[in-house]
Amino acid sequence: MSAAIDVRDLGVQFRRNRRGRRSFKDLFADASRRSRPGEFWALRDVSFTVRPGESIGVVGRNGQGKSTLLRLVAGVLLPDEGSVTVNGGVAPLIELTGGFVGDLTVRENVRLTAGLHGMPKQEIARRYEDMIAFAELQDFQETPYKHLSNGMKVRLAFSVVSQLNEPILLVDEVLAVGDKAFRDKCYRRIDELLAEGRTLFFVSHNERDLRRFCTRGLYLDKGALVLDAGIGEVLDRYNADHSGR
Ligand SMILES: Nc1ncnc2c1ncn2[C@@H]1O[C@H](COP(=O)(O)OP(=O)(O)OP(=O)(O)O)[C@@H](O)[C@H]1O
Repeated sequence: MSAAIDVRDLGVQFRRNRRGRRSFKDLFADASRRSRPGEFWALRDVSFTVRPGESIGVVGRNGQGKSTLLRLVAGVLLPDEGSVTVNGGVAPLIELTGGFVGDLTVRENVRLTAGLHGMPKQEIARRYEDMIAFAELQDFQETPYKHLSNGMKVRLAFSVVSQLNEPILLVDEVLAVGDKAFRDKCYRRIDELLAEGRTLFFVSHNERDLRRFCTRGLYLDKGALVLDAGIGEVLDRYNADHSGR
């Protein structure tokens, strides 16, 4: 069976002190001239393969490249070095506002997002009520997305993204925002998706969540993949490295 995700010698460079990533002129300069003061590798020499149905927890301190890795897998960021190959569509739950349009209503956003992920119109119509009910936004269907609270935005995003028929699900910290009752509902939904054989890529600082959902861990430190092993071993190593800090 081919890999769900194959990451080879991946490198991403950012500039610490500028807004944009890189000027137009830079794109045409050769690699040796591109490096400038303030540039750093947010990820470098990262390689791993994920099999379909695996659930991977990405572990690391703040700013070590976890979200950047998910953005690369989602295809919203391109690598400067190496490659990311993803077989099958990705349902990304990675940025609170990702994919949703502030001025459109909840109803319009559900249709737009599901449509962009290739869900046929009839299926969207059939599933719409369930998505709204799961998000508990029955009274907000005509509300512009930008007027939802942060918790409501997360509920909508989780509800829609977890209903997409994509084989790979990316989840980045969003569960931390919802209230407890909603989080429990999300956990049950993730269990269902895993039981269906979806591939999960999960970033969290919550050890219990990581142990609950993930079988394998990727430990990132300073943009390098320092350990790729069972989730228990990865968390033990992470805790040992950072205890007392
Ligand atoms: N678009 C960008 N431009 C410049 N620097 C960036 C950009 N995105 C991320 N970075 C930097 O890259 C590094 C890795 O960020 P990333 O968000 O991947 O970390 P993280 O491990 O997800 O952290 P956290 O646990 O705090 O969410 C950080 O130093 C961050 O400041």
